[in-house]
Amino acid sequence: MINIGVIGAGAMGSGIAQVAAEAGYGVLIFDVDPNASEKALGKLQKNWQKAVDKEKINPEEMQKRVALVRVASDLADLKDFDLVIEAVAENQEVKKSVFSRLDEVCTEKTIFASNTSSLSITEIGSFTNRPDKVAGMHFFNPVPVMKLIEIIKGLATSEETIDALKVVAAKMKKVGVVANDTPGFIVNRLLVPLCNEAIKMLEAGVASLEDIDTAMKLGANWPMGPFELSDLVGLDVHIGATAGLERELNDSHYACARLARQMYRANRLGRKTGKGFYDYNK
Ligand SMILES: NC(=O)c1ccc[n+]([C@@H]2O[C@H](COP(=O)([O-])OP(=O)(O)OC[C@H]3O[C@@H](n4cnc5c(N)ncnc54)[C@H](O)[C@@H]3O)[C@@H](O)[C@H]2O)c1
Repeated sequence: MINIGVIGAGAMGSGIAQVAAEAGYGVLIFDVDPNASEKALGKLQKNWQKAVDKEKINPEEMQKRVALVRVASDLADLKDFDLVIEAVAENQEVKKSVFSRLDEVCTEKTIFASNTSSLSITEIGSFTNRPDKVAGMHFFNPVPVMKLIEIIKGLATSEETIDALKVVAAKMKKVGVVANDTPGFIVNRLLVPLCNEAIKMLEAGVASLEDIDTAMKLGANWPMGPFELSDLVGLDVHIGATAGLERELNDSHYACARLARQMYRANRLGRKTGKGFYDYNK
């Protein structure tokens, strides 16, 4: 595998493009918004310049990386690519339009991966005529820092596709874990209910939020407590994630804590609105 297309140049797409170039792949970025692609290129150069300034890489290595990344003006530019990783908005209709067009323009060999956090990989595969070559590649934010990639196997995904993505993950110096196409995959299936349970414990008066956070940091070695994490992720995302688990697993045990819905109504979403469980305006 020598080249990777990245669709969507936002928070995740730009990070994926960065680690792909650092692994030595030729990278083509496509975004419906050309400004987003240019912004992503600028961000990559800035990150690599910082690495040069800190003497982590030499200027030649930076130039090599910069030369590997280009911007595509049309999805058809990805025709002969080995792998295309999609990181557009978390909306199945948008993903459907991207994958059906990719399926038309790409040669048979191209593998498609989606960075979706919650949508069905099996369904994404059904938007194409190559469901065996469609899988999930779930990166974590910020991509250059986080070591994990969840590789998601849809109902029709072949072992060859999973094996090829494991190789890509390793070349990106990440650790790939494989999960079947199930709600929340591995990390969010565990983390979302844990944070939800912490909110329910607060509602029930078990302990203060500060003490629950401290307990998980010092007792379970979490780098941040469940309330700090919920504020970072955002209560809007938490509500969507619990609703997805409840619906797909058909189990009311996953239902969102009432307090989280109340906070959403008050626009206390966490860091993004300045106030969540903690106040960030102080
Ligand atoms: N942000 C996270 O923490 C995170 C973590 C893991 C996975 N994800 C998933 O990654 C994906 C992208 O998330 P993000 O946070 O980078 O979003 P973002 O909003 O930062 O970026 C999305 C980009 O996609 C572009 N786009 C929209 N429709 C497009 C189309 N039809 N063709 C090409 N480009 C299009 C937008 O212009 C935008 O630049 C989502 O599926 C999300 O669930 C996000």
